[in-house]
Amino acid sequence: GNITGFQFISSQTQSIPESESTVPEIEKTIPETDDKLEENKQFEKLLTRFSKVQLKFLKHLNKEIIEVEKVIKQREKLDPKTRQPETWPEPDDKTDNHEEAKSNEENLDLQYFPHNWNSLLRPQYAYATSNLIDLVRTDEFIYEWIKRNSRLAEKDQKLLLRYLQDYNESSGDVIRSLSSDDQLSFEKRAKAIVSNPLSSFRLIRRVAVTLPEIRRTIGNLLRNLDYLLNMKMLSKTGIIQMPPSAQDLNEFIEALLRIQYYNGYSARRLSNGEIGSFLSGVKLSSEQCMEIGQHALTLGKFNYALEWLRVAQIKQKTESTWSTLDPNLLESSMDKAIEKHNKAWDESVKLEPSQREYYMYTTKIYNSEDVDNAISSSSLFKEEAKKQLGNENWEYHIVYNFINLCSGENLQSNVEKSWLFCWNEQLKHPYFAINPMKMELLNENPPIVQVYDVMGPKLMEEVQNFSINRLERSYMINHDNPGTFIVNHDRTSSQTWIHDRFLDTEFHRKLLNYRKLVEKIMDLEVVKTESSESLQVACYGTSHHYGPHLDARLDHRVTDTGDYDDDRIGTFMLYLSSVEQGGKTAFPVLGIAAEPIEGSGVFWYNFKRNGMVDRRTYHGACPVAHGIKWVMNTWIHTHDNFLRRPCGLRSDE
Ligand SMILES: O=C(O)CCC(=O)C(=O)O
Ligand SMILES: [Fe+2]
Repeated sequence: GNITGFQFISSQTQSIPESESTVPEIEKTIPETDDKLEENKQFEKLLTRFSKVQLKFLKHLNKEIIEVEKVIKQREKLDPKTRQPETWPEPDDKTDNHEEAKSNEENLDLQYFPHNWNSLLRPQYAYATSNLIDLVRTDEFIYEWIKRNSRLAEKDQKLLLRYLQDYNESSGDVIRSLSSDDQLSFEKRAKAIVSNPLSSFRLIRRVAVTLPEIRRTIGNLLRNLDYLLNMKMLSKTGIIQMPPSAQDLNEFIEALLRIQYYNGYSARRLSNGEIGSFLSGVKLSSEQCMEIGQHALTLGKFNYALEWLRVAQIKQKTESTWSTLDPNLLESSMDKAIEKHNKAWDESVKLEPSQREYYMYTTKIYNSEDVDNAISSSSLFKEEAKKQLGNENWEYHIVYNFINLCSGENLQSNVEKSWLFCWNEQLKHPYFAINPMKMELLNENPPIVQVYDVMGPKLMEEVQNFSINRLERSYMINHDNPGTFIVNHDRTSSQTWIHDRFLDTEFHRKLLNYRKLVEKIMDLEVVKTESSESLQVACYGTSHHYGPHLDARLDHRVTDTGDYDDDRIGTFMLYLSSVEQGGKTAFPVLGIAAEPIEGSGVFWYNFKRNGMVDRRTYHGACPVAHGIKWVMNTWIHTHDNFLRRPCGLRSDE
């Protein structure tokens, strides 16, 4: 049987203790935590199907895993002051058992290695930051293994070096930009790599494309690595995780295009490592730019297809000889993109302006140089939308002003700005007399307020650690089919809920105190069970966003049956982290955006005093461009609070 890919398993792996110099029994490495019991059972069942020869081989693989992991561990243990990040320890010849592995390999009946785990679980590399962090761990393993074994490839060594070089130019570069202390911690390395959309793209691409390319030429050598990856993961957790595929890469290309679209980044700057004003050393090659352009074309995003292919052309001219780009392919891709763009342009121009295709240029393109000065159609929509600022009816202008805000504009008029101020809140509650809250008015009517230093760094970290293994893909209420939920591209974050608000653990007690503080700041009932929802924690990795929406569930709080329905009267949204670029909370009707600043919260009412939903509070989360954004929502409900917030003097207030 052929192994065409490897399968591996999600993290939470305890690494094998450094002191363990003998080969451990495979069974011993099975984790014993309760929540893994079911998976362990399955793994044990798998083991009973191996013959003695097979088990011997598996033990050999296990030994090699330990050797490679030792190298990775050594990296972490080096004295930070003397450490040279680019030159990691050279492999020790004596530990190389390749020949032995080869002979054992022949005796192994491959049928027991499940080839296709797809039906079990497909990790969401483009949507789940934790899956991407798992991939960083695997990538480090592959890197060290190739380094140890590269000379075995003889004439095909160059092929293996491609993997190493790609690693060094992307993940390696990110790691070298960290402080020497942070370089030694896997957590810090992984966080920095997955925060960066460019190193994330290259990480997924390396494992999804470069590794299989190598496998096609020198499959025999890599087969051993495939076994190792299988074993390493199988023996540690039992959660089976698929490696990234072309589909994951395409999903991540969509993610890159989303960052570009909402944040207004040009392909040229992005490919040179400029993520907004964050300057990353990670760049994209002409070949990688071409791939992005090709996929953009498949998606019908014609202007992005042309823009990326054009960048690929320009880069190709200056790229050194190791470039693997096929110039003929690039040329034909460009021709195809121009043709498709112009065809769509002809179709589009027949339509009403508001119906027109917006992923194109305002003029036709006749040769690739035209792309340099072309204007995208969406920029016209963006300008049009500004004229409709303040219009609270759901239309295209809400989405385009959302994009305007995400690209860094502030659309408030000078008069509106003149109403804004900051203050130390001392009066709302006696508690604030000794501990005033730092408040900033972001918008006057309706009031949107940002309050600073609401939670300290330690508790924020605890909330993140509590949540990270509980995250699931965010969903939304399906308005077409009440009572059901949907997952789509409008909301790509992950989330979890912290229930049990009165649970008597130190962690839950701290969060109860946090609720009490929110109660004082908002001057609303928050603590009682019916007064507010469980705390919702959401995590946005790079590219993840949440399109403009209202937090209130109902347009009218009086239902068809005449009942007065409960709803979210107010939102208190806490930022549990800061991000380097993107990730603002934008209010497209009001023309403002709040900056994610860790420890600060933003709050507002979702209803007017007359009981109607306040549609001026449309808001959304801009895609994170660089960083990992964490927020915690407290949604405060109407029932316990309607006496707290009396009607105004006018019926439309
Ligand atoms: O994360 C943000 O900036 C906004 C989140 C939000 O609007 C929500 O979760 O309802
Ligand atoms: Fe919201």
